[in-house]
Amino acid sequence: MTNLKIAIAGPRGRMGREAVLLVQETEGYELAAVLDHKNGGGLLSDFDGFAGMEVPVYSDVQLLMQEVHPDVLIDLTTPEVGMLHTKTALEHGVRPVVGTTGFTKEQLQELEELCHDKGIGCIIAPNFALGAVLMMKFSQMAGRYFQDVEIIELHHDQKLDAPSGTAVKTAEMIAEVRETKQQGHPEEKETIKGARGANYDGMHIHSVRLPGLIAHQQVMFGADGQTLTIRHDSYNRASFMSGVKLAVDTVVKIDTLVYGLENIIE
Ligand SMILES: NC(=O)C1=CN([C@@H]2O[C@H](COP(=O)(O)OP(=O)(O)OC[C@H]3O[C@@H](n4cnc5c(N)ncnc54)[C@H](OP(=O)(O)O)[C@@H]3O)[C@@H](O)[C@H]2O)C=CC1
Ligand SMILES: O=C(O)C1=N[C@H](C(=O)O)C[C@H](O)C1
Repeated sequence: MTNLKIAIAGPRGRMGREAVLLVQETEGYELAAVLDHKNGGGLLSDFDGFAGMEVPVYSDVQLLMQEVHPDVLIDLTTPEVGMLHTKTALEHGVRPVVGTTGFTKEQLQELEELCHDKGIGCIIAPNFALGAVLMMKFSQMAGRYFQDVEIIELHHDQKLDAPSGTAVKTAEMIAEVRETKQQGHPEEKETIKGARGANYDGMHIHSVRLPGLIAHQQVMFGADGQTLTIRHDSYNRASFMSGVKLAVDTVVKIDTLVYGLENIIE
């Protein structure tokens, strides 16, 4: 059997480095190229922490797709360029696995249509940690019974997007089953702007950013005389890698866009 040729966008990033290790260590995977906007032309081994990795580095996504034509592109960059990378991959018949967060509903729709036109799969996972996926599913279950919910996501202070992709996905999943309600007192007023967080369909989302944190989320439900708290913690970025592997193994077998690992873990 031939190896699965994989390219990684953002290899020097916090997640990208873990993904490089995953691909290097997985039997049947081959790291065919990496995409690095600052360092096209050399080899991955030129950078700190990648000794012995003689993998070509591209700075141009088009060129990478044309010359390498990998089976899968794993994108772990930023929402601005992640969209361009994902679209370019699909246009070249390359299947994207996207961990990058911050895509809009319209962008997801556009990618879904592109997958349909090309007849190939793409997986966009706001959170690859299987425990986090379960936390979202359990929260959705609870949302059937509790209308009042506050989502508190906590991340390291280098994170660019707020709220996190996980918090947005959690709110979307709860909204699918929860009867819409504007929470809190109808005459509630913020004396400091932002005190009640972001509002999604009447639910509130609070984003905490602190050095020392990695990725954490707590979903709190309240009803008369009781609260229910569902919490997940990622203490390192290796926690995301089994989900990345599941997504890579799955994306080569599907021909549609999948948004969220909860759609493939059953
Ligand atoms: N789905 C999941 O489970 C998870 C998703 N994430 C998401 O993954 C993404 C990356 O996170 P993280 O690794 O922490 O972030 P980092 O900032 O550590 O890494 C991002 C990488 O993208 C690179 N990059 C920036 N701009 C470009 C560009 N124009 N073209 C190509 N590469 C570029 C950066 O390079 P440089 O620094 O040189 O600019 C950097 O190497 C984020 O969107 C984050 O929310 C994170 C953790 C888990
Ligand atoms: O930037 C991060 O670190 C993370 N981003 C993802 C998100 O926005 O939900 C996943 C995880 O929470 C870590």
